[in-house]
Amino acid sequence: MTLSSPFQRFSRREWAALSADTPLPLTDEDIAALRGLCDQLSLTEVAKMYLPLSRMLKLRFEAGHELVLAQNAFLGRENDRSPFVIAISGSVAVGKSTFARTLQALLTRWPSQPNVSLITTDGFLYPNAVLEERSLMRRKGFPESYDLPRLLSFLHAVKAGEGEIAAPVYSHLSYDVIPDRQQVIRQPDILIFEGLNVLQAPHGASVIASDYFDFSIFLDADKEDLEKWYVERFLALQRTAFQNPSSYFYRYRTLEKAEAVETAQRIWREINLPNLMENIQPTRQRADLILQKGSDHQIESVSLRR
Ligand SMILES: Nc1ncnc2c1ncn2[C@@H]1O[C@H](COP(=O)(O)OP(=O)(O)O)[C@@H](O)[C@H]1O
Ligand SMILES: CC(C)(COP(=O)(O)O)[C@@H](O)C(=O)NCCC(=O)O
Repeated sequence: MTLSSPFQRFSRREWAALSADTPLPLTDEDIAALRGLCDQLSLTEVAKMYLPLSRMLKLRFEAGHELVLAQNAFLGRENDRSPFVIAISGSVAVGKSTFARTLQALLTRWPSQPNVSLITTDGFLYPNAVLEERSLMRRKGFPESYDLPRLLSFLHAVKAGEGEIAAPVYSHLSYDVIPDRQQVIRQPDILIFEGLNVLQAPHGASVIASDYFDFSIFLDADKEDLEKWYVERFLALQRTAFQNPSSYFYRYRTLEKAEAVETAQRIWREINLPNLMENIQPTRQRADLILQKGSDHQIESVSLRR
């Protein structure tokens, strides 16, 4: 028996048509501020592909709010505040950070001007000292490299509507969790929770991260493109961040281009690609929305859970 897909698929053109006449709330300066390294995220792409998503999320956010109000009225309960949680997943270098920052900027510009916080799961990696002790330094990003109980208790506190919640912070410069640094969120209307592991469900777990999500998005792209973007980002970082003596990769700053490409490809093939194949790609079907990117980073198709 063949099962029919739980997703409905939209071509780029079909999805773009959903932006209708919504005015673009971002200026060129806003977009420029959002760009990551060597990023060509254009206003056209935002208007065509990100705006319909923002509109749809607004519908879901508002309908979810109405539902909670109706249920509370039925139960005779106070209106508790609980953020609407949007999860973003996908491979290393697929563009999660860029996407999450753009989405945050768009949602913040809804007429109701919601308070939108963004948390990345790399803060929940174990510090390098712990990873070294457990021989996990070459398994960074794999499930066992994250403090999952801490991540789940963060999400639990968010959904329980706690007033102030602290999340640990990771530095790509030091390649480590920053000791004594925290990002505090204070009852946002919306939380964007971004990381390669957010849709993972460890075998036998009684609670998983997605129990706390209102909507989840998986960014997808071909493996060849991902490797290319990873290497390009590595080369861009070599010219910038790696030049900083406090960079973990300072020793790579003087590599010739060919050596730098080889180094990046080795890290990709030994760590990030196996993690993608074993632990990230299998979670794709759990998302509510899958965005398929082409080699130019443009969203080529959109699959929405029915
Ligand atoms: N929409 C986009 N258009 C062009 N380049 C992009 C886009 N999204 C990401 N990139 C680039 O691809 C690389 C990976 O993106 P990043 O957001 O850092 O990925 P991740 O957070 O998934 O590791 C970066 O060099 C970034 O500038
Ligand atoms: C910290 C990460 C696991 C997180 O990846 P992200 O979700 O930020 O793309 C990743 O950036 C990483 O460090 N991977 C290990 C191999 C490497 O240095 O690329």
